[in-house]
Amino acid sequence: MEKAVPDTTLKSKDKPGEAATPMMAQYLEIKSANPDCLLFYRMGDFYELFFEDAVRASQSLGIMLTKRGKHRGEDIPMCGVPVERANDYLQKLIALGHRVAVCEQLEDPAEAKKRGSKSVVRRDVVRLVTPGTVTEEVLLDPARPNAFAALARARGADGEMRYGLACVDISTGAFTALECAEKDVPSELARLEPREIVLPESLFADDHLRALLQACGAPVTPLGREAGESAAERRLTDFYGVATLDGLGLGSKAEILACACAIFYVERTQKAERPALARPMSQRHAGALEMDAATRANLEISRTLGGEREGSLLSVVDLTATPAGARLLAERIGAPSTDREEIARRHDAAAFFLKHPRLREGLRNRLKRAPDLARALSRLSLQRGGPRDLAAVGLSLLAAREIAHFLSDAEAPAEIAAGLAELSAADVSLQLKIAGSLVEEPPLDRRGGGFVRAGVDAELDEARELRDQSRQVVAGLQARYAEETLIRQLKIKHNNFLGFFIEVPQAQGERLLRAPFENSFTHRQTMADAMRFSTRELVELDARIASAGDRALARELFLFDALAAEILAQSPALQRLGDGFARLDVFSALGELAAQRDWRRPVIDESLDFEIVGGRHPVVEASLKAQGKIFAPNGCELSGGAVAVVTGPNMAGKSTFLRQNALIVLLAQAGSFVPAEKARIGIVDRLFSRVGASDDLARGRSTFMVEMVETAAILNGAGPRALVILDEIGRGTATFDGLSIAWATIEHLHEVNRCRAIFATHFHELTQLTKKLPRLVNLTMRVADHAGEIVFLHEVIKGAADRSYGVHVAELAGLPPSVVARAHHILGELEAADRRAPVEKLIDDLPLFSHAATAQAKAGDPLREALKAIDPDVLSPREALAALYELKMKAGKS
Ligand SMILES: Nc1ncnc2c1ncn2[C@@H]1O[C@H](COP(=O)(O)OP(=O)(O)OP(=O)(O)O)[C@@H](O)[C@H]1O
Repeated sequence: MEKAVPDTTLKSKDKPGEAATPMMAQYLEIKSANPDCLLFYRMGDFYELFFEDAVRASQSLGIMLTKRGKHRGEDIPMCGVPVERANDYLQKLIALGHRVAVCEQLEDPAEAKKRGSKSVVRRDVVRLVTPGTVTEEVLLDPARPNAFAALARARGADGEMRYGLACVDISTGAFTALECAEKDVPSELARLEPREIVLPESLFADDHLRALLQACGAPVTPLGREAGESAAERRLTDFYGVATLDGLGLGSKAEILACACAIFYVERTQKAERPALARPMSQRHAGALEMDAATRANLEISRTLGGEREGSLLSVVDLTATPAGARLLAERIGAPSTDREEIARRHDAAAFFLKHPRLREGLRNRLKRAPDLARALSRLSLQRGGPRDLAAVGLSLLAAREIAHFLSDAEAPAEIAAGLAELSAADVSLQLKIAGSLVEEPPLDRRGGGFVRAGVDAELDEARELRDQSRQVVAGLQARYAEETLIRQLKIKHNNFLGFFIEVPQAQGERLLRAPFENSFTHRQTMADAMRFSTRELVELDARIASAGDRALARELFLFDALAAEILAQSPALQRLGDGFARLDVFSALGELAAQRDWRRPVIDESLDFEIVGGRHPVVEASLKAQGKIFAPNGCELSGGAVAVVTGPNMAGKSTFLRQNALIVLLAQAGSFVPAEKARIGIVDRLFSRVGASDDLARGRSTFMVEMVETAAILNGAGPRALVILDEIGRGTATFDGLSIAWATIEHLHEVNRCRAIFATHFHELTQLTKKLPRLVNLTMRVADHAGEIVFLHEVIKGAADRSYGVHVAELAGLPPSVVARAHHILGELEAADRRAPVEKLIDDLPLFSHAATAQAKAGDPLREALKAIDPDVLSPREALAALYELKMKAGKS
């Protein structure tokens, strides 16, 4: 990402301050405390960057690199960004994975001067801006959480190493924690999709772990020793102001360490400000369907394999009306429930909104007008909020009341009633106060003032009146001076340097330097075509206006803080209100989805069945529809742990069929209706989805080795409640290797895992396995052959494909006719040879995958076990001899 840059970093022998100007000494000291960040060093209206930071930032931002003074005899590279536009630049830098330390001036330059003419303005870093901790609206994607994850490691009660994973979204205050084994860390991270991962230095030093984390795609940052274990508990109790950790409900040491590490990072990045973080919620018993990182990627849930949101499952099923609703829906689809009752309650809620279109529409229209409460609250708690955030709270309270009233007569099911109860608790007096205090359309930034309504505060009104009256006086003065001097073009203007001044064209200006004007008009500046003057009256007026303006602004900022404090005192209730909005949004959006697309309510039970009638792939269907084409629905029956082997030509729709069944499970258990005429699903607790290596290779993502590692994870991990989708596993190697692996995999799924599975393959030989495996079914894609013209009907039927049509697809793809003809010929020869020595015969000859052998493999070899149990360091010579005899005896038996 970064190009090589000249080595202008601080050398260790560069003691801060050595042979540097006082300002550079200050810079070097602050920079050495923040070596891993680009330092935005405030100088007046600019943030300046120096040395290597300047080189990197100028490259990343495409801004000019200049120089300022010398350090150790060399020019100091410098670039700068205007404070007003800092957010735009920050956005770019964050997107590129940079971290930025924002260093502000902490006093007025005039104050510094009082300490002596050489003193430097006091400065310090007030905040670190990093990808996982931003809160500003322009830096955030409204529909996605913006979280960072903190990882820690501790030995569990059973002596095994366990990992704690804490996830904090400062922009909404959400905080969750969980404990897992190392092997599950990547899948949990894939679910959480953090923008950044932090961990103690000791873990960062573990090469294996670091590689595992870096594969997740988010930047990984080690934290200093202070983030370590020693102060973990105190850090948490201090942050939440509680005496002990008991009330926080964090179960394990690993979770506690991870949460403490997260708090450390929050404090480190936010400095003096304290965000309103919810208490960490342990997800131990959350009961979510497990999916590993490869499955998530493969099912293209939140992003396509190419990394785009467009074309992902979420992009076609997200009809939510608010950003908070979009975030909650993404969370639910990313972690569907395995609790039958909870799923049923969610379906009840979606069904209610499907049945009542008027209520659904009315609610959605009102939600669309409600602002993003969680993010506004978070900015206010970090002192980063503006007048619009105050207004957002007021509008949210108003919307809550309106919605509660609108739905008050409806006989809503439990989940909706719970959301409504949160909304009806909205504080009317706070809402009225906010609405009464702010102007109709308040500005984004509070620093310019102008957001408090007239009539709210007598002191503010008075200061404003003085300021505004004086402005009228300025207008009067301008008219008078113009008349007195007979200069029609005379104007009174204002800038930060001169304050108010009189400007006249150059030619006329000369006159003001002479009698009778030279005593009353004082010359200030000569420009290319104008001259500037002031008068005593104007200077006095300037001071009066400035002080009235300052007083008005100070008073407004005071009122802002008072209102913000009043709001923050209610933040737990307001956060619940935000949750209520998000839940109602998700339910009504799911109702809308079911209505728009004719989706049906699935039946979820405790069986091991799987029965889909007329199922569709939501994304492929949507894209076909956009082209005016129709999706051919397909059913799927895997009840009682059946394994379906799907054969059929390329491009006939196998992959689509496989994935649509996985997506239907995912949607159903997330609480949505599904794209099918009918669906009955015995709860799935783990979902696996894999594509053979060569498909992925095209995208440069995978190798055969990765495919095998992933297949191993499935065969070792899938229990009876799992659903396994395997798309052409084994095709990334030589035919016989691939066939053998595919064959053994199917047998293992059927005999050992005994889970529901769909296996698409090009190895037609495998369809013969039904002879031996009773729960195996063969499915194929129907192909119509109209007088030599082959048409793929995309219809899944029982049976095996009689041929693969690969050569036909090659012809469609435009291979030269001579190559196609030659391929037909070779195919004929090969098929004839195969008839002489068919692989199918092997199916009859080879014994079935032995369950007993698996059991033995799992139990291990007794000789090896006995050997492992011996500790030679503690054996006497006699005991050693006895052990040797025993081993010999065991060897004789096995
Ligand atoms: N049920 C369906 N109804 C209509 N069109 C479909 C259906 N399923 C798939 N298609 C169309 O066929 C195209 C190919 O589908 P898919 O990628 O699933 O085929 P495949 O058999 O897995 O091919 P390959 O073996 O080459 O990967 C899709 O992009 C889609 O346009």
